[in-house]
Amino acid sequence: MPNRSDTAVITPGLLRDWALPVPGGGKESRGSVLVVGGSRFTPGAVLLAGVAALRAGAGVLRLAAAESTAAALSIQVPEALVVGLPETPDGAVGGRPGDRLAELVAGADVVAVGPGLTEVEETGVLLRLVLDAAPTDTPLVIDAYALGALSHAPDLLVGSGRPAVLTPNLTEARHLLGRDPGDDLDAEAAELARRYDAVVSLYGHIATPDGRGWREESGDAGLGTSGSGDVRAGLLAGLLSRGAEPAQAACWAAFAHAVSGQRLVPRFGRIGFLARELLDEIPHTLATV
Ligand SMILES: NC(=O)C1=CN([C@@H]2O[C@H](COP(=O)(O)OP(=O)(O)OC[C@H]3O[C@@H](n4cnc5c(N)ncnc54)[C@H](O)[C@@H]3O)[C@@H](O)[C@H]2O)[C@@H](O)CC1
Ligand SMILES: Nc1ncnc2c1ncn2[C@@H]1O[C@H](COP(=O)(O)OP(=O)(O)O)[C@@H](O)[C@H]1O
Repeated sequence: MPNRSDTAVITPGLLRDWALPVPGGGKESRGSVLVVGGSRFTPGAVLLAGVAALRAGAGVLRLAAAESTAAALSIQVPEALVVGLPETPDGAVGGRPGDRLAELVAGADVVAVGPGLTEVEETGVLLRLVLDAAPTDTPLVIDAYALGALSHAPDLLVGSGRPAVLTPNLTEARHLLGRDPGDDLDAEAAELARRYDAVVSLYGHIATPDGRGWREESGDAGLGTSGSGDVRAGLLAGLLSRGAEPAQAACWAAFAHAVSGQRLVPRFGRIGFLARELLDEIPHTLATV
């Protein structure tokens, strides 16, 4: 199992040697990202993830969120096509959203599922729909409640060969591990990657199922702010959409998330900047690697 001594620190030099595909052509060449999430009370998570995907360079954005929020979301994010999903009486996204979502999933180049979802059973049904509808080579980002749902069905990705990245926070890692994470997050990320057969990005610690590992060391406390994880999941989806492979996208996203936070420190101090303020920093952060 990799530990601190054999994971590589993510530096600009490491990323320059692992350059993202060079953009060329129209928006289709940088792919379409679909974000599936957003309960009646958390549409902002989908907004943050979706805009982060565009800021990371994705060509086309589609959002699927609770239907009562779709009109407002479409005005807040005029760059996106927004599709409403059925809701439970409590405002959670219902797990049986029908053929329209399946069509969107089938047509997406990358699907990010989870930001803003709020009910683990319904999310489990939704996650299975995404896995059934997405071609097996469509990269997935699995975040937030979709990770809770995955913890109830841990074999969903195993052996599928599907490119997938899991982006747990520490609470989600606890559900996935079935215990509290220990102090060695390199080792915990590696265990999750092996167990779930997917690339894992855990608090800046990245691991692959075949035992490779990296860590991002420039992130600071200001990144621990509501919606920050949604930004990071969307950033990752945008990089996958540009053609990065999963471990590469996870390393670039961890670095870009952390450095975007650093760039806000002169204006706001170490803490107190907002997740949405990270969004505008992303393109410049990526461009200056
Ligand atoms: N702007 C917004 O609308 C924001 C929305 N957010 C979203 O709000 C939702 C709730 O986030 P919280 O941090 O309050 O979530 P909770 O504190 O309720 O749960 C944290 C995580 O634990 C897991 N979990 C919860 N119950 C579980 C169960 N019974 N079995 C297995 N796993 C379980 C889920 O994966 C969940 O993401 C998330 O989808 C998140 O994306 C937050 O990211 C903050 C910003
Ligand atoms: N104190 C910190 N130091 C370094 N990075 C942090 C810190 N707090 C949060 N982050 C980074 O921000 C990400 C999102 O923060 P977190 O609040 O855990 O996520 P979420 O929005 O998913 O609940 C983390 O995965 C981690 O990469």
